[in-house]
Amino acid sequence: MTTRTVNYSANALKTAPAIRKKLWLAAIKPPMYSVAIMPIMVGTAIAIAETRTLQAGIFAIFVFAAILILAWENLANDVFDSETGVDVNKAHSLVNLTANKSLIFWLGNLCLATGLFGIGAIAAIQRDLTVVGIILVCCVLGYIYQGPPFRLSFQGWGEILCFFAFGPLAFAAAYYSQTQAWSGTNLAASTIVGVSTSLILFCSHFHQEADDAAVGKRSPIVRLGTKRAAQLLPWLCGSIFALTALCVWLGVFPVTTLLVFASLPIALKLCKHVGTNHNKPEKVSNCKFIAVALHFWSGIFLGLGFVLPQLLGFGAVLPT
Ligand SMILES: C/C(=C\COP(=O)(O)OP(=O)(O)O)CCC[C@H](C)CCC[C@H](C)CCCC(C)C
Ligand SMILES: O=C(O)C1=CC(=O)c2ccccc2C1=O
Repeated sequence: MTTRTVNYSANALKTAPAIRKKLWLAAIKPPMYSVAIMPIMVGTAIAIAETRTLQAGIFAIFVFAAILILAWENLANDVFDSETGVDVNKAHSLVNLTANKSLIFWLGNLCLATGLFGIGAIAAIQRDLTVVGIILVCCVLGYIYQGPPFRLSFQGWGEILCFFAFGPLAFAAAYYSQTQAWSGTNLAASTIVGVSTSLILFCSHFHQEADDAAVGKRSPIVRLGTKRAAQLLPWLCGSIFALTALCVWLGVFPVTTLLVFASLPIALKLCKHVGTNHNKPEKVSNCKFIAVALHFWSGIFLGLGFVLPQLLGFGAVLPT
């Protein structure tokens, strides 16, 4: 690893404990872990709706493993970003907070190894390596997003990689871990959660436009400019609701999945906030958390929409 000299340690040690606590929380990003859990939850909900069985042990191992794999992704992100200069103004980078890149690097690797061990356990229980293969592809996407020599985030590919990792791939793995089969309904649902996850990454780049541009990171916000990116946002948010309505209309989803529309006010809040503040970094910086809320609630309502007919004792669980 090459080291670019970014030394926050002296300042960080002097920082007041309350501020340090806030920085640590921002560095660990607890709300972000819902992005790892959601594909497993919704993919499993669809498997329950279609097969009327739940393999609770496999579900629990998968959730635990997904959290650890996302922890690796985030720890590795702080390590790799410390080498490019893109995190030079990021006080809540774990590398900047600890001033110990090697510790964060190995902690990340430990999370990855433990997470993959969990996925391996699922494969051993099922005597089938399919889930391991799919999750390894997710990890490769996670690596090429940020690691050398690829660093595809610098070319603005992050949102596309994110869509496939947290959408079709993670959903396929979650559904397959429950059923050892594939499902078109699951694939359709994966596109909705894939879009809402990529939306988080898209929103996280608004306030970083200047820093990113300065080090040559051409995120979609740098490429489009904040104004055009803000104008694109309603279309991206709208696709979550349009895809859900289309799948219900086509008979791929049960009508109860229209519950997703209960998250429409969060989408409107996000578009309004970004529309007004897209070029004010200090104001727009919280839009990522509105996007996390949209992802969380639209995902919960989507998953609930699949199992609700069964919970309410309706006849057919999915349209025939
Ligand atoms: C680390 C990620 C974003 C941070 O991006 P950025 O460097 O711009 O942000 P900071 O300024 O905060 O440093 C997320 C990247 C996601 C990646 C494209 C795909 C990750 C795949 C996961 C490893 C897959 C996990 C699947 C799980 C459900 C089993
Ligand atoms: O730190 C971040 O900004 C993100 C971390 C992360 O793990 C993630 C995962 C999926 C979509 C977006 C993001 C982030 O934005």
